[in-house]
Amino acid sequence: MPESTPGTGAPRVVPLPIVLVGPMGAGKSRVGARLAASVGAPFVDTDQRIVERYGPIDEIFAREGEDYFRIIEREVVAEALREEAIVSLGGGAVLDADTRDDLASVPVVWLQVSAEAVAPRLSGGTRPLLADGGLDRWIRIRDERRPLYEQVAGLTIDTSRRSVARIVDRITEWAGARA
Ligand SMILES: Nc1ncnc2c1ncn2[C@@H]1O[C@H](COP(=O)(O)OP(=O)(O)O)[C@@H](O)[C@H]1O
Ligand SMILES: O=C(O)C1=C[C@@H](OP(=O)(O)O)[C@@H](O)[C@H](O)C1
Ligand SMILES: [Mg+2]
Repeated sequence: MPESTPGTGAPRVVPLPIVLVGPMGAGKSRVGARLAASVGAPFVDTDQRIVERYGPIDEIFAREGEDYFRIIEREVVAEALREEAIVSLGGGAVLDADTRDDLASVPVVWLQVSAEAVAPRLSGGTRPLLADGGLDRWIRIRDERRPLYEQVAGLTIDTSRRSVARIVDRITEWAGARA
C-alpha cells in the first residue's frame, strides 16, 4: 500500500529523484524498492541496470576490471539521476567526482550499517570487492568512502537495527518536508 498523505489517501508527495547511497549491504536496493512502491514512484537500481545491459557485475569485474566497471557505472548513474525516480546507487558510485557534483543538487540519503549487522547480510553474495578479505575488506572500504558519503548526504540513517518499513517512513517524512 502506498504511504498516504493524511486525510487524502493519496501517495505521499516527495521530490524526485531521491538517491540512496552507502556501503555494500546497507540496504540501498531493498529500501529503494520499498520506498518507490510506497510513494508510487518508479525505481531504478543502477546495478540492476548495469546487469541488464552488460551482464553480471562479478563477470564485468573479472573480464574487464574495476576501472571499466566504474566507467559504465558513471554512465548509468548520470542517466538515472535525470529520472523522476527513487534511485539506489552501488556502494562505490560516489567515487566518481562528477557523480558527487550531480548529487549536490538532489536529496541524498546515506544508509549506514555496523560491521556486526552487515555480516549476515553479505553472506552468500557475489560482490566482487568482497571475494577476498570478507568483513575486514568491507570495513576498510566503508572507512575509505565515509568522507564521500558525508559530503553528498542530506540525511543519514543507521539501518543496523531498523526494519525496512521504519527506514522508508523516515525517508518519506524527511523528503516530504522538502517537496
Ligand atoms: N533494514 C534491514 N534489516 C535487515 N536486513 C536488511 C535490511 N535492509 C536490507 N537487508 C538485507 O540485507 C541484504 C543486502 O541488502 P541490499 O538492499 O542488497 O543492500 P545494498 O544494495 O546496500 O548492498 C539483503 O539480503 C537485504 O534483504
Ligand atoms: O561498493 C562497491 O564498490 C560495489 C557495490 C555493489 O553494490 P551494492 O552497494 O548495492 O552492494 C556493486 O555496485 C559492486 O559490486 C561494487
Ligand atoms: Mg544494491
